[in-house]
Amino acid sequence: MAATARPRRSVLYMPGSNVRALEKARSLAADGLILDLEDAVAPDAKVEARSNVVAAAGSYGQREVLIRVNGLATPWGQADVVAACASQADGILIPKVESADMVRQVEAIMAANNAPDSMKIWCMIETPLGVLHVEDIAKASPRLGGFVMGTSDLAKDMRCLHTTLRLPFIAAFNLCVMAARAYGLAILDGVHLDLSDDEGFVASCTQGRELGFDGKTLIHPKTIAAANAAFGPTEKEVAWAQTIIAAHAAAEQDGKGVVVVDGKLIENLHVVTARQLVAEAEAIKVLEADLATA
Ligand SMILES: CC(C)(COP(=O)(O)OP(=O)(O)OC[C@H]1O[C@@H](n2cnc3c(N)ncnc32)[C@H](O)[C@@H]1OP(=O)(O)O)[C@@H](O)C(=O)NCCC(=O)NCCSC(=O)C[C@H](O)C(=O)O
Ligand SMILES: [Mg+2]
Repeated sequence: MAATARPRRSVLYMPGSNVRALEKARSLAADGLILDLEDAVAPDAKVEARSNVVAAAGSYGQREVLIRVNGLATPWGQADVVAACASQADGILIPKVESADMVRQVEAIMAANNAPDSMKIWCMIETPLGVLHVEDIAKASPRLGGFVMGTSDLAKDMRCLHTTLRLPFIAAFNLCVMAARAYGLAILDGVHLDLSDDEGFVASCTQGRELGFDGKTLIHPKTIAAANAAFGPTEKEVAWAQTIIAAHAAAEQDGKGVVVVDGKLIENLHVVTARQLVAEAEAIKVLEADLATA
């Protein structure tokens, strides 16, 4: 599956200490999973959680699996990265990244521990310094795979409020999406903490898609379907994409670079977006078929 078309509509966190959640995730329709060793795991459970996630990481079929390690400055971070290198995870997610150097330290540990070339580094952007340095972070390593917004930590450090429209985060969201797109990285929106607020959850997904995120990070399985619906292309969007791809190809055959379809001007740039959308829809079908056979 091409990295660019990899579905990331819904990416579910689960504590590495929760064996039932790690098992349950095998049957859940999330596009990706974050097996957490950091904030969701109590200090006394960190070592056991590490062996749980390393054992589980290869058991989720084609879904993308990230292991969120503890920071390197903690007593567990270094050993988490070393253990993750030997797992079948697709990537290592570093919390609270604030500089390119923090990425390079993890990159060096991965190289020293023979992590496969395909194993990516993902960064949580969740502090003011992380946001301010996001472009440096984006180009820190060829192993970079993407960013995850950590809006809970960011709100704490910014001393801002979690509001319905999320206006306090908009500048950070825009900067991080720009950096991700400029350097060909994926980017996921932060979590919605109020599990009783279905309407607010859907609104934040709609906003996240409008802002350019690939998908949303989640804390509970009951939110997976709504995230998949909000971030996935609709049948109508796929049909429109196929129509304009065909119409533009026909126009090119006639030596034209533009065409009008249903009153709308279609140029090559629209075809590029349409092709991405069709590729994503196809990748979703492949992933859903894989889940159905799990
Ligand atoms: C929030 C929870 C603690 C709730 O757990 P629970 O009380 O067990 O929920 P339910 O009884 O409603 O669960 C129903 C079934 O679903 C399974 N389940 C629940 N949550 C998950 C999950 N995350 N992954 C997989 N499976 C899950 C239960 O086992 C039940 O199944 P069954 O046994 O068949 O009945 C819990 O949802 C939870 O722990 N969520 C994840 C919390 C977490 O990981 N937090 C850290 C990441 S968020 C973060 O750090 C943000 C970021 O860093 C920032 O700064 O913004
Ligand atoms: Mg956090």
